[in-house]
Amino acid sequence: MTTTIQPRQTRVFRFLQARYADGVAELGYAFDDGAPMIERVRFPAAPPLPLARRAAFDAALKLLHLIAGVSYYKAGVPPLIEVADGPLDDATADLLDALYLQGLAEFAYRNGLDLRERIRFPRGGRTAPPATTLDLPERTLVPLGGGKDSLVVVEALKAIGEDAWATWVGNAPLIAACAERTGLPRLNIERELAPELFALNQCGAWNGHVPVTAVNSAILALAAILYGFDTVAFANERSASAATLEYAGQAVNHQWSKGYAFESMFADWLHGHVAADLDYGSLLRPYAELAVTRAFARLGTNYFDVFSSCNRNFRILGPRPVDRWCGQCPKCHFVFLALAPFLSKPRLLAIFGRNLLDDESQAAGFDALMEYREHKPFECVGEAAEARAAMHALSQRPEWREDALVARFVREIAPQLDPLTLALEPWLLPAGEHRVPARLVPALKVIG
Ligand SMILES: CC(=O)N[C@H]1[C@@H](OP(=O)(O)OP(=O)(O)OC[C@H]2O[C@@H](n3ccc(=O)[nH]c3=O)[C@H](O)[C@@H]2O)O[C@H](CO)[C@@H](O)[C@@H]1O[C@H](C)C(=O)N[C@@H](C)C(=O)N[C@@H](CCC(=O)O)C(=O)O
Ligand SMILES: Nc1ncnc2c1ncn2[C@@H]1O[C@H](COP(=O)(O)OP(=O)(O)OP(=O)(O)O)[C@@H](O)[C@H]1O
Repeated sequence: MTTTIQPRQTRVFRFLQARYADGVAELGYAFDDGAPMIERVRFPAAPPLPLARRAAFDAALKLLHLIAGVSYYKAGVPPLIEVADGPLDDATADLLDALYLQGLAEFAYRNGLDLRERIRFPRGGRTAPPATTLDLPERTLVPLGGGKDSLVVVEALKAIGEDAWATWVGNAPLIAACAERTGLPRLNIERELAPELFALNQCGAWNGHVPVTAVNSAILALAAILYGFDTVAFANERSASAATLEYAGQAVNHQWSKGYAFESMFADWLHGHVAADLDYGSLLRPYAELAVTRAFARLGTNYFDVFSSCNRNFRILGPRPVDRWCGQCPKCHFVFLALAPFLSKPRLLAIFGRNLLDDESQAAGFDALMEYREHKPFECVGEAAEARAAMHALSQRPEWREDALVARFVREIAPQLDPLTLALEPWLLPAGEHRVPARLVPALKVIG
């Protein structure tokens, strides 16, 4: 394509064709009459597709095409959306409208855009008959993100003897190292963004956060049909459903596609359009972040020297931290704070290589986690009340209470808080709805 296109002045975003052959899915997009941008997803050692699964595969491929388009759509956010295959049935249009609007809410807020009048997928297409059961093999794909959450899921599924495979999208060496450490069979799916997107970024495209968990979910649903798995078990905690902030009457949640609303819509769509026996859900849904860090402290010892939750490790283009934890970002702050009540102090300091809570220069970062003078950061962190409860717990422990930021909490912040809201224990209890399939429910007991 010519790089003379001005992405912010485009009129229409077009979904071109999606194709699959020999283990490679090609997803085509364009602005106006510009040249196609092709994203490629590569499935290693892809088996031939059984005839009985072909319709399911086509439906899952179509959904992946529609969902992965969010990375390209956001570059221009033009007022029109066109789909080459014609209008979508209402359930599909509802899912896509919700995903683009809510999943791009942070992007819109930070760029000062209002997408409510723009995001309208073409609807009114024929509704296909409900998907049937495909007799998919009883086994589970466990997506890994390199961090603690998915490793808790791995260990919980191992404990109940589930036939689980560690899978990940992209080429992050850190995730590959975690996957190897699980001892499970591994499936690494490659994803290659269209290079034109980076060129658009260079010439003034809109840029910002995209609901990447939705993209990974759609890739894994397609993989489940291709390789034969009846379950995809994500590791999205209860806290992910909480909004980062409210703006102009709209909730803005950095983690929207990790939340329960997306999980429910996506899982129902798969049941209705792909296969009645393909289950998608999060095994961590009943748990707050602090319950997950407690579980990781107990179940994750095998991974302490390989895992990292610091998202800077997962950049495609930008620099990555030399030693896994940058120590400066909200994820590093939160994971340090949330693990501290459950690990011995020397162990935690060995993981991070430093004591973030004894460093005055990090005060603003921890304040934001507790929503003290700042709003919660746009990152995958727990609720502010959880962060305050963790800090309060540390302030009660001799080995922590002298550290600079814990002492500052006691001095400056705690006196403004209702002590009744600072208990750690309520955060450790499972609560709320979940969609964990019956076969995996015993794994919940392993987590806590
Ligand atoms: C790793 C990371 O956090 N990347 C975000 C960052 O990207 P950056 O520009 O610093 O570098 P790259 O990651 O190399 O990306 C280069 C550009 O490519 C585009 N892009 C990338 C991946 C993709 O799926 N779609 C894309 O369009 C984009 O234009 C990049 O600039 O900042 C970007 C802008 O704010 C973010 O979009 C990048 O976020 C990645 C998509 C990403 O993988 N982020 C996850 C770590 C993440 O945020 N996970 C959430 C899940 C929330 C959810 O609802 O899904 C979380 O952990 O909370
Ligand atoms: N590259 C990826 N491939 C497949 N799944 C991924 C990838 N990155 C993240 N995920 C999945 O998305 C979900 C949310 O990611 P998240 O970063 O919260 O989890 P995590 O890396 O396991 O833990 P942590 O919160 O410590 O970072 C998890 O189920 C995770 O496994």
